[in-house]
Order: sequence, then C-alpha cells, then structure tokens
Amino acid sequence: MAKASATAQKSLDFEASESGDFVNKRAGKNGEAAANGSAENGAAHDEHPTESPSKRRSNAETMATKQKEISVSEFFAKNRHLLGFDNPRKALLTTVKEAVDNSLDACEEAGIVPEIWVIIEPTTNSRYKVSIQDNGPGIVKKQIPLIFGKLLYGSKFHRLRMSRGQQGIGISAAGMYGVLTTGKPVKIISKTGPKQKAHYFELQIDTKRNHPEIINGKGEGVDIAHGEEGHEQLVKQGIDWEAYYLAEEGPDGQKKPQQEVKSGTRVTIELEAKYVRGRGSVDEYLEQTAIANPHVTIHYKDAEGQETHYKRSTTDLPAEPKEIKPHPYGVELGRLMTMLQDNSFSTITQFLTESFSRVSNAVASNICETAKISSRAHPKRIGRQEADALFQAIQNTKISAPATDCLCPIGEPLILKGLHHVVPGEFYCADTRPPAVYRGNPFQIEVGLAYGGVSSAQKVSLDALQTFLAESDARTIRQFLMNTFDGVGGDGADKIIAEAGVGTRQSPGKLDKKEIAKLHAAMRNVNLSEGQTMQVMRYANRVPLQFSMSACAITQAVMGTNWRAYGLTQSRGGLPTGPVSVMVHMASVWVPFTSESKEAIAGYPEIQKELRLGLQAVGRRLQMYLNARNKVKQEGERRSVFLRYLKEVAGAVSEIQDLNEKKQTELYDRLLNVAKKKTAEADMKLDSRGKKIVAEEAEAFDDDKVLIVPQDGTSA
Ligand SMILES: Nc1ncnc2c1ncn2[C@@H]1O[C@H](COP(=O)(O)OP(=O)(O)OP(=O)(O)O)[C@@H](O)[C@H]1O
Repeated sequence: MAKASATAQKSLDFEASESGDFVNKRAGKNGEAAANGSAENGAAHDEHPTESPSKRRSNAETMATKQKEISVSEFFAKNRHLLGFDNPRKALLTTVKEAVDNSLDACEEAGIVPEIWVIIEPTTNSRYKVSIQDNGPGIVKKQIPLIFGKLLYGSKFHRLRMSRGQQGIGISAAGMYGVLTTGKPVKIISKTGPKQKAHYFELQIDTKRNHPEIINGKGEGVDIAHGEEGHEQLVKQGIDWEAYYLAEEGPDGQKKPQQEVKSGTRVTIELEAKYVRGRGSVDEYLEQTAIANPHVTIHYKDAEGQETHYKRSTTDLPAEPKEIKPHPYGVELGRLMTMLQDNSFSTITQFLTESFSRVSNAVASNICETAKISSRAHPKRIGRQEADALFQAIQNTKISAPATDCLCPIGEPLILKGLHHVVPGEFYCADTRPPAVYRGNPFQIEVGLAYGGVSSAQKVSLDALQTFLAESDARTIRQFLMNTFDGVGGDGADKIIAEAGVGTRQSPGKLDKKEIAKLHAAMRNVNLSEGQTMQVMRYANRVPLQFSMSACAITQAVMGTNWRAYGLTQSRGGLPTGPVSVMVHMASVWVPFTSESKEAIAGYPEIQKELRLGLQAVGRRLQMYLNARNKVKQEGERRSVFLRYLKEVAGAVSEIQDLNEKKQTELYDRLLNVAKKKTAEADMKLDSRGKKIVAEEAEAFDDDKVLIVPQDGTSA
C-alpha cells in the first residue's frame, strides 16, 4: 500500500501553474508582463513632457532587476495565516490536525483500523513538541523527505476521491512553521512492514527552493533494523517511538505479549505554540473527531501530562470511497483547454469518454456534432475557438448526473451513537440526505441533533475552572465564558456574571479565589437552557471545522433556518437558544473550502439547498418530540389539579349523600379512574424510539433516525 500510494504522490507545481493559482510560475509570467507594461509606460511617459524623467524613481530596467520567482514555500511562510498558523494557539491545533487527518486517511486507504497517539510536551515557555504516531501503512523511504519537506506534494490533489486531505500542503506546512519558529528539524520515523527496516529522517525545508534538506545520516537519513536490534538502536540514538512495542489486545480482551510495530509513521514537530483548552482547542478537535469517526482509537497525552483515551465503538471501517473521473459539467474552459493538450488520446471521442465520467460514445458524438468538430479530430490540434465550441456543446448536451456511490456518509445510526456518546441530552435525531451534485462534484449532507442535557459550563469542576481561567487569553470574563464553554451565548454569560457579582470587563486571569468560587457557583445555579445558544459542530469529510464559523455555509444555513417553527426560541438571523446541539457533515470528493486552511465551506446554491433540507428534517423531528413532551407535561399538570380537589369533592358528596367511609373511598377511587382516563396522555412514556407517542406521530419517528433517552423527573 505504501508503494501504491507512493506512485500517486507527486509534486503539484505543474497543476498550480496551469491554473495560474500559485505564484511561483505566475510570477514569471507577471514578471514579463510587468516588464513589458513598464516599457510601454515609459513610451507613454515621453508623450507627457510635463513629467520630467529625472523625477522617476524607477524605470523598467531597474524594476526588472528586482523581479524574481517566488517559491510556494516563501509565499506561504509569509502568508502562514492562509494555512491556519495565524497565532500560536491555532498553530498547535493545525499541526495536530494535519497529522491526525493524514494518519486517518492513510489507515483507511490501507484498510487498517486506525490507532493514533497524540503527545504534546512543553519544551520551553512558549514551545511545544508535538508527536503523532499511527499504525498506518507507513511511507516508502524516498517519499518521506518530499512529503514532509516540500509544499504542494501529495497523493490526493489530482484525484476525485473522498478523503480528509486534498491539497498536499498540510503536514509540510506544519513542519515549515516548526522550523521557522524554533529552528528544530522535523523528525519522522516510518516503517512499511513487519520485516522491513524503519527509516528515520530529520528534515528542514529550504523555503527558497521549496525543497527538503535531510540533516541526519550525512544527508541520507538512517535505517533502523527490525526486532530487538532496532529497539536498541532507537534507545541508543534517543529516537522516540514509544509504541515500538505495541500491547495488542487478544480476542478475549486480554493483552497479548507486546509486539513490534508492524507498520506506521511517527512525526515530531517542535513549534512555537500555546496550549489552551476549550473552544478551538486540540482537546475539542480530538473529541469531535471521535464523534464522527467511531472506528478510531486515540491515545492523547496533553501538555499537562493528562491522558485521555478515546476507544473505538466499532471495528468496522467506513466503506472504501471510490475514485471518480471529473464530470463534464464541472470543468471550466481553461481546464478543458489544458486537458486537451495534456493527454495521450488520438481522437476527441476517446478523450471525452476516457477523461470524464458519464460520457458514452453516443454522448461524445452528440457533443462533437453540436460543437461542429469531427469526432476523430486529434485533441492536441483543437484550437482556442474549437475548444470554446466544445465547452458550450458540453453545457448544452444532456449528460447524466455523476455517480454518487463514491461517497461514504457516516450514516444515521452512527451519528446518533457518536452524538449520544459525547453530547449529553434526552433526544437525538439524524438525517442523511440523498447525494447531490455541485459543479459536477457529488456531495452528501448529514445532520444530527441533540436536545436537552446540561451545558459543559455546568459540569466543570472548580479546579478545572481555575486552570481554564489561568490559561485563557480572553480579555473579559464574558468573552472567556462564551469562548470556553459550548452553548454559552452572550445572554447566558451575562446571567452568570450578574449572579456571581463579578465585573463584566474583569480579566479572567485577575479573579481571586473567592471570586472564582462565586463564578463557579453561579455557573452551576443559573438556568442556562434559555440563555444557551445552539452548539453547531461542523464537519467536512469527517474532519471537525473549528474556525471561521460565520463564513461557513453550514453556519449560515443553521442561522437561516426558522427554528421557531420547531419549538425553539430564536432572534432574527441568529442562532437559536436552548439546550440543543447540531452536527452537520458534508461528504464530498472535493469539499469547496473558502481558503487553504480548510476552515469553512463555500456556499454553492446546491450545497445551501441540501443543508436547508437536512436541517429542516431534524427540526421537524425535534418539533414532534417537543410537542409530545409538552402534551405529557400539560396532562400531568391537569391531573395534579384534579387530584388536588378529588378528595374534597368525594368528602362533600359523601356528606350530602350521607355515605359511609367505605362508600366514600369507593367514590374517590371511581373519580380517580375518571381523572386518569381524562389525562391518559400524562402516563405516556416515550420509549427509546419514541414509539409510544400518539399513533400518527409515532409513524413519523423512523427507527434509525431517532434516539430518546428517558430522563429522571419527566414522563419520557
Ligand atoms: N501518516 C502518513 N501515512 C502515510 N502517508 C502519509 C502520511 N502523512 C502524509 N502522507 C502522504 O503525504 C501526502 C501529503 O500530505 P499533506 O498533509 O501534505 O497533504 P494532503 O493530506 O494530501 O492534503 P492537505 O494539504 O489538504 O492536508 C498525502 O497525500 C499522503 O499521500
């Protein structure tokens, strides 16, 4: 497998220059253009004698001396915010995320149930050593330097297949950030099979050339033998590979004797960073990853040495996603022209049927006929105008929508399981929409909803609150509460602050012990369910998206949904309030992110529509549950009113009718039966599937889509 994926890993320079998206090649073109432009300006200048040549600060020649190629790594080193390295806190998260996403992709592609180790260790005040290890297929020796020491090098960019990574920039950018901020090399150890040698490299990226520099083993890296000899070598050279001997669990759940790692990769990056818990943290990313990836086991040691183990709840890997060819409707003219030049087919028909999905010989000849091009024409001889005609003909030809069996959604049962595992609540529902297509790319939207349960602010211990306050970089208590705890909106934060009697503008780090205790008590006592805002968890190909919330099509769709119709409170254009969490997953062969840092999804109309429909589906189920629950509550209240007066009524009637005690008890029992019948719905219990709700509503609760957890003190 390592070999197979090595064949697919390649540099993306060519593609980048073709699309003109990246600066290195474009700079050359612009360079010429600028030089020409300046020369023309110079000529124009002569026609305006009022502008004295002596006043000119530069001319085309002097400017030309400064114009040079910019390497892609130089560009991203300067624009590191585009890749998610805009502050030390985010840099830590992005580094972990890039490595974990790669490990998950590699394991799944190789058919291995993933086990991942994430270790964060502080080295100096603002520096951390981050190590991520997997039990994946490993990476072949010659590919390691390119993968970790060259930007835009990978196996996923050129194919249309659902995966977490797609650009070929993530892990090398993390390594580059580490080298730039600490000067420490990136360390990689990888092994491709049980009897294979492992390879160990220490690398840094030469940003000027976008090229890896190997600095250990005289520029060659070092090989590590397998077996006991290799273990001794690791210990002697101080190379970390802590799970070199893995403790495997036998079928009986007993640990077998430790065994040598069969295959896998460990990357260690030292970087300038900040470790903070709460929103947007590594902790949150790993927790949310566990929700959407129930087949993964993660062992996490945080910067304070605390260990958390997310154990897999299934050993079934997600179905293997299929790779597809691009659909003709999704290809722009410029790309079509490049494809016409860059292929080895001898006729246009062959080119169309082999390069695109859903183009049969008949469809190809229809396209050629409409474009007035011979179906036997050579693709490389198609000129600009003919290419334009071909492009128009494609748009005007009826071509079936792309196949959608290339998508692997999480599925409703696993969404319910994942949400229930991590988000406390009383009602859960899910909806997986049928696949749809944007710009020729198949995609699928899934939505999960959890209702009820307490906010994380109400579960936090006093010790943890003290640590959070000390670590926080928020400027005010209000900001701290909103940023650290899920679902605490502005209203909730204001209520807590008022109850605790601390100043709104007070800095979190400056609270004394008494004030912290008051804040803690207020967080427990205040009824947050009304001031709590909906928690929105966004996912793209099973990866949690934690930043750029407002720029994301998912958040916009959640805010654009009328949640009032489903029984929640919502101010116009805002997030609804109440103890409710929503998770939204977009699965696609190509997720349209708004930037290279992959934080937000772009709002294509087809995507917006599917999001809307998915959110409405879970909204309707929530409404039915809330209606049923309210009915139970109302009937319960009605019955308690009856009960309050029944004894008195029975007593009064007995007095009028002169009934003895026995008759009076009989009368009371009969009245009680009538009251129970009249308020029968108060006895209604909703089982885990909502089955006992009045008949017509029960039908609407599809078994796989709803989970109801009976709560103490309610009828459900
Ligand atoms: N742990 C790993 N095991 C096996 N192969 C890996 C591992 N990490 C990275 N790779 C390979 O290295 C390539 C480059 O990884 P990189 O993170 O730079 O980009 P990507 O995952 O392709 O895309 P993105 O930039 O969107 O994350 C991957 O495409 C994959 O082929």
